[in-house]
Parts: sequence; structure tokens; C-alpha cells
Amino acid sequence: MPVIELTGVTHAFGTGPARRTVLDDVSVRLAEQRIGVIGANGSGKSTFARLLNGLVLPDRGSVTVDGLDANKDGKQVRRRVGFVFTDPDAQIVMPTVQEDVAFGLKRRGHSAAEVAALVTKALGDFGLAELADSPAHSLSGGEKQLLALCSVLVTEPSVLVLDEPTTLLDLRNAHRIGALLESLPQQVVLVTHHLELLAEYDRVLVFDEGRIVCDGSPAAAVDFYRRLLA
Ligand SMILES: Nc1ncnc2c1ncn2[C@@H]1O[C@H](COP(=O)(O)OP(=O)(O)OP(=O)(O)O)[C@@H](O)[C@H]1O
Repeated sequence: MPVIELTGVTHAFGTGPARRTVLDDVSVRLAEQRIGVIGANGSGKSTFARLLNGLVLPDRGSVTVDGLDANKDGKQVRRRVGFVFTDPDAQIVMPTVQEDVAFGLKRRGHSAAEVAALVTKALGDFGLAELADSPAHSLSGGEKQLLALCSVLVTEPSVLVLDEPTTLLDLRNAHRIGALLESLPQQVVLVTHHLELLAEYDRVLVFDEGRIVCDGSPAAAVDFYRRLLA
């Protein structure tokens, strides 16, 4: 598995009196396959997730993925770490389903024939083959979420970071995505409020006010979180 390391990471947003520390001296080493991240609204989970692939750079401290520094080697880190946003509309960039899946592959320099073969396979794997020529923005929320995930996974990142990817989904689609994430060979970092999705995870981090306040098994972390919010 890849090794993600945060060392003394501090991050703040805003300036002057509005300046607010969102992550406060966070150090953690992640080498497990499936890692869950939970915590109250505004506790810093999204900022933490975004740091993992250089979408946000730390004000202080460092983030490395297999020794590559997100600050200095941003491009290489982003190639390794795929990111799935809460809102698939923020991520779907091309007019049709198959063009969207092809987009990341073309940028990585695959030939037209390779792109076509990989897109066909990926659409089949995700149950999206029949929608290949559909306008991406005409899909349902669940289909869009699947497409966003498909377009990221087709590029074969070694780490997949997902920021509340099931928030827009009905229970059935949320569980479908949850099951899909459990079947992946990649390292997965899942930020979620759907605690049941993490039952079989290797490790769960609980955030509170910009710090990791619990780091353990899913049962221990969920129990800690429930007591924290009680
Ligand atoms: N780009 C930004 N500019 C200013 N403030 C921000 C920005 N992004 C996040 N924040 C603030 O940082 C704090 C932590 O936000 P973050 O999105 O990391 O929390 P979260 O734990 O993911 O919350 P949620 O569960 O609501 O998604 C919040 O108070 C938020 O308003």
C-alpha cells in the first residue's frame, strides 16, 4: 500500500480577525488499505482530504505520498492520488459520459485505440455502457456519482480519496458505492457521514476542531464520535 504522511500540518483560512485555524498541528501516517474519516461539520475533514492530493497546501508542515511532497512534487502526487468530490457536477468536465471517462486518459498520453478500449471496459464495469453517448448532465445524481468515480478510477490512481461521495445518493446507491469501494485494490480514504459504510474499514480517524481526537477501529471510532456529539 502507498504510505501517506502528514507531519505537523497546520492550515488556516481567511485573514485578519476572520482568520480561522482549520487543521491544527496534525501528524499521521496512513498505510492501511481502507481508512475512514469522520467528524462534525466544519471539523476539518474536507481540508484534510484535499491536502492529500495537493488541492490544498499546508501553511505549515508537510504532506507526502510515498515520499513525494505534495508541495514540491504536486503533479506526481496528483497522478497517484485520485480525488472524488461530494458534488459530481464539480468534477464532470465533458459533454458526454464516454468523453468524460476518456478525458483523464487522453491527458495521460494514451493512444486513441487504448483510450477507446479502456473507456469501453470502464463503462461496462460501472454499469454505464448504455449511457455512453448520453449528455453527462442529464444523468441522475447516482449515475453522475458513478461516472465521477469511473472517470477517476480509469486513470488507475494508487490512492483514492473521496469526500462524502454518497451524500447525494439514496440508500441503495450509497450502499452500491460503499460495496464498490470495498472491492477496490487501491488504498481508499473515505470522508463520510454514513458511518455504516466504514464497518469493515481498517482504521477510522475522528476529527474535532482541526485535530484527530480518535484513531482506531471502526467500532471504537464511531463510539467515540457518538459520545463526542452527545
Ligand atoms: N476555501 C475556504 N475558505 C474559507 N474557509 C474555508 C474554506 N474551506 C473550508 N473553510 C472553513 O474551514 C472549516 C473546516 O471546513 P471543512 O470543509 O474542512 O470541514 P468538514 O469537516 O469537511 O465539514 P463538513 O462535514 O461540513 O463537510 C469550516 O469552518 C469552513 O467554513
